[in-house]
Amino acid sequence: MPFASVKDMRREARRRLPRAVFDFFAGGADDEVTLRDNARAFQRWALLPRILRPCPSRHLGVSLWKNDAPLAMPIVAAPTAFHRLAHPEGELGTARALAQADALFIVSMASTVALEDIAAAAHGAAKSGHARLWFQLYVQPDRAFTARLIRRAEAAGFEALVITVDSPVFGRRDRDWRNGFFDLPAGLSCETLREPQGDGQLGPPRPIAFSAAFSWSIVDEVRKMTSLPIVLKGILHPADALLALEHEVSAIYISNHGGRQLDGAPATLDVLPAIARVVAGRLPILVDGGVRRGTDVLKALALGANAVGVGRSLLWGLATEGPDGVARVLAMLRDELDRALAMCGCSSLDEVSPALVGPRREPLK
Ligand SMILES: Cc1cc2nc3c(=O)[nH]c(=O)nc-3n(C[C@H](O)[C@H](O)[C@H](O)COP(=O)(O)O)c2cc1C
Ligand SMILES: CC(C)CC(=O)C(=O)O
Repeated sequence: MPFASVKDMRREARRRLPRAVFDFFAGGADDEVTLRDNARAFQRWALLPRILRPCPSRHLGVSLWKNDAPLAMPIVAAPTAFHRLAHPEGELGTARALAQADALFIVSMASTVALEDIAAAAHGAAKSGHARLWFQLYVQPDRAFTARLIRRAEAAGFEALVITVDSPVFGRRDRDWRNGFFDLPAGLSCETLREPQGDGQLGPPRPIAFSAAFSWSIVDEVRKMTSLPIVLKGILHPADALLALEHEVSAIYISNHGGRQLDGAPATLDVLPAIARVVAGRLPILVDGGVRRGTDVLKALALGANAVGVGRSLLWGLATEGPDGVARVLAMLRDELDRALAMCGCSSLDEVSPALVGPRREPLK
């Protein structure tokens, strides 16, 4: 059956993946209220198209920072763990597909392929020879280990660090409890978390530690470890966006971890306008959660995002067709965004503004 949409890819991924793996990818915390609300929030907004505005071709490129090479499109791969659960090529396949599309890959620290191998695959596949890669980090209580990870990411050509700050403890996911899914199956592990031992051989992967003891000082600490731009992922409150500004981060990443951490947290699209208001263009804003269509991307851009992260949608592509599936999902979303821009009379993302959206009275069923 041909795939018309991300929804079709999800259906096929569900058919192919073992139940526990599908549930790990698809699931959220507790009652999954936030998980569902992320996607529903897009239906609470309507697009308000403008007519007869010439836009024979649309420019989807976006620059997040001054003097930074633009991204080919405002759709980026949110960091997601364990790609080899979805497909044997794992993050290598994802990296190649994203690099070929000139799309940014935010690589999870919990990757099932080592970050150096991911970077090599991405740079080898990029048409320019230089892929766009950021590294997602859970700061570890062992700061020396954290610093070594950052140095490896720098050496491999990653261009920014994304510190995930929504996980002082790990969210409790009912589906994983029911399925008894608490660890990677034999043969797979978090390869980035291995380090050379005294004998030069790689040691076992270090477990990821979460810490509820962290404060804003970790941002300042990490800054001393690197000259890479720092992006804070997991911001939901305008007051925290202002604190992020004070701590001189380079971008704000609005996320509730795809509904996998605090159930009952708001849908990301619902907090975006208030955060965009206080940030007032001083920093780029990324947002993720529930993006399944190019029109979702357009709504997020209209409400103040500069780029939009996509998590599960790409995993469904990877599970269904490997790297080709990742490429297919990206192409679908890109094409849908391009069409939506044309139908709204916009020839570039600069023309996308809050005037393009209005509230819808009833969420669609
Ligand atoms: C299977 C899975 C694994 C994830 N792993 C990570 C991770 O390692 N680090 C992180 O910061 N976020 C992680 N996330 C959260 C994503 O970065 C992102 O916030 C979320 O997937 C966005 O929602 P969406 O899946 O609806 O697009 C994960 C999400 C999923 C679904
Ligand atoms: C391995 C986990 C740390 C990955 C994660 O962030 C998640 O499952 O949401």
